[in-house]
Amino acid sequence: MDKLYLRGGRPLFGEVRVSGSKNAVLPIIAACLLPISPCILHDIPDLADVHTICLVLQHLGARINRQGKTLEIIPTAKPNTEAPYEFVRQMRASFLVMGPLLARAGLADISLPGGCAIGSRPVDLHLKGFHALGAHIEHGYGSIRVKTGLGGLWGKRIYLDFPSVGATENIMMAAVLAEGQTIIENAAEEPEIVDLANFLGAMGAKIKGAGTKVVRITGVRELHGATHTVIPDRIEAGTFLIAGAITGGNILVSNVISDHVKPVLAKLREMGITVYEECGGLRVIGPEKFSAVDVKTMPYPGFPTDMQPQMMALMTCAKGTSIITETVFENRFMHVGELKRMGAQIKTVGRNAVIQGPVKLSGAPVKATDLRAGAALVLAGLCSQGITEVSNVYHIERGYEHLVEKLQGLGADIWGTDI
Ligand SMILES: CC(=O)N[C@H]1[C@@H](OP(=O)(O)OP(=O)(O)OC[C@H]2O[C@@H](n3ccc(=O)[nH]c3=O)[C@H](O)[C@@H]2O)O[C@H](CO)[C@@H](O)[C@@H]1O
Ligand SMILES: C=C(OP(=O)(O)O)C(=O)O
Repeated sequence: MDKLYLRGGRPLFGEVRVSGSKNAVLPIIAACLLPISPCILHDIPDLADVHTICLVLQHLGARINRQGKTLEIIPTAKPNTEAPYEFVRQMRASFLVMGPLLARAGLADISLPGGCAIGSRPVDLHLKGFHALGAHIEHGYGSIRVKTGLGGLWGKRIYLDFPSVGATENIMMAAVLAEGQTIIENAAEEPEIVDLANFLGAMGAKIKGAGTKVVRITGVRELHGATHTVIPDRIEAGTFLIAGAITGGNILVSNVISDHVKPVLAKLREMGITVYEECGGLRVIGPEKFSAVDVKTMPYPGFPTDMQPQMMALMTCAKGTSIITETVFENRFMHVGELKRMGAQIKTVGRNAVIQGPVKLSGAPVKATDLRAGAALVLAGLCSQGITEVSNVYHIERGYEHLVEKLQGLGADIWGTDI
């Protein structure tokens, strides 16, 4: 899809089902390089990022069959060990094949992901972990080559300077086949880590403490294939909750684990928005008026950085002054300029954004600068006067399955065009 168009001002009604989680499924697909037999994965969303990670696995030698929302991944005994820039530049999460390749093949040569719109996003913590497990690390021409020494990987105690989601996942996947016990301290606690650990456990891995700050992995000789259903996408769920609230609608968001969206629910309620659990989902009722709130993004269980742009869109319609402090990524305010083009009153100072509301947003041509920035513009468009035109829709397609159809199903006046 090239561009999205929205005619705002319609309250949303009805029910929307949340898809499988993008951020859970990407490491889980990478983990399918580890076992000696095939894996079956259910509730796999139809997303650009999922297609990319599947291409990476196929390039590495795995065979993949897709039937609807189910994937069968058949690993190869001798994987290719190189993931070139052509894949990694499309999606940073391609770097997550490094841990599984290192564990399974003793070698991985992966292009460096480089920075992106939201920050520089280094991979030093991933490499620090692999080094601690005994891997040699060589920096090549735009790529990193990691190799096990004689005797393979050895379990170690690894302290992460920051609870990085990707580093925790990559190190966990390398450690499952290492000799002895690995302890990751200050590990990320995100639900996606728990989902990956559950999948690895189903393959025969021994992991304790996933979802807490200390993860203990006892290496095993080999892993076998497993069947797994991916958790619902908590960021997509949060985005739809805001869509209901910002339009003054009344919608049921189904297939959501309410515990995973707790920090978002807390802020919505603080703003005076009604959200409650109802059989199989969360109902949100958007009041005519709601109040400003302050939000600080933090690693889980704090408020997710991946919901910050969407929350900012909501804050433009809240009465009073809201402040957002972005602590996870150093450059995640690219949507501010675009929201201001729609009439939002926002000032940024360093990692803080001050949002003055309520304003009546008006439709404008705007550009999605990254995935969640794009989602924020769609939300703003849903409550704007006139027509909003969103370009660079490919960012949104990385992480929202059938967004146009889902919003149309709730009564939104939204449509897309192809080039
Ligand atoms: C595919 C996926 O799951 N993506 C999510 C994952 O990204 P990702 O795994 O890349 O995010 P991290 O948790 O690793 O990054 C958090 C912070 O740590 C820094 N850092 C990270 C690794 C490292 O080696 N060195 C370092 O300094 C990053 O630059 C960033 O400032 O978690 C982020 C934080 O919740 C989410 O926004 C992303 O949607
Ligand atoms: C930042 C995100 O994803 P990624 O880490 O894949 O860039 C996101 O999902 O908002």
